[in-house]
Amino acid sequence: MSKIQIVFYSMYGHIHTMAEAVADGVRSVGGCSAELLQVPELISEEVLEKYGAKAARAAFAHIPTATVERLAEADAIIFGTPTRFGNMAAQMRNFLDQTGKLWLSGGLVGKVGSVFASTATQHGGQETTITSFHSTLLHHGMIIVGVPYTEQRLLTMDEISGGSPYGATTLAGGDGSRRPSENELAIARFQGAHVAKITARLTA
Ligand SMILES: Cc1cc2nc3c(=O)[nH]c(=O)nc-3n(C[C@H](O)[C@H](O)[C@H](O)COP(=O)(O)O)c2cc1C
Repeated sequence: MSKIQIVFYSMYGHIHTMAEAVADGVRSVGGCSAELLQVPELISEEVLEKYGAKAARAAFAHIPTATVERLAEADAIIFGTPTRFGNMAAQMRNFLDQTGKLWLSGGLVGKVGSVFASTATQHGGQETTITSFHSTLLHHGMIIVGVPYTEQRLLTMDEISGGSPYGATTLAGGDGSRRPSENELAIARFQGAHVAKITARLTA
């Protein structure tokens, strides 16, 4: 059984929805398990309330907290983060910055790593968020997997859609009211299944 962790941060729920789709994709591949985990929040309850994120976060409060120790149990880790100024969110950065000991022991070397993301706007940094995230995964010796163009939904032109060869993405809209579209969720499921198939081959 290949164990795949989906480690995410989400403030308003878009990345959580994408993470569930990624997990569905993983589970569609025989012999692969998916576990959703969220990195710890750094923002106070008071500020979350002020920014209207408290209710959204309550919807996935049941998802267990990721721990650095448990990362090494996974055969593959698929990370999800909203964009912050074209980079990963600080909550994710903070979590990864606690992996020094794991890095030193080579605990993630040879494991599959993959990233999906969310932005408010179409050109707000989805690709920079994912590719800059890849640097950390490469330092850990992970094998990076994206979304190849055999996933034809990447070519969609008849609607506004996220999705890139670097990883699945969604567009939240300036006020966060847009939810992940069916095309974006399908690409997220593809990414989960693609990572699972490659991981199963590597761990056979
Ligand atoms: C401090 C901050 C910085 C942000 N920076 C960007 C950005 O550079 N580009 C962009 O399109 N959206 C940006 N956003 C919007 C978030 O990426 C958006 O709220 C997020 O993708 C929604 O995902 P979530 O519901 O999982 O939190 C920013 C939001 C915040 C709070």
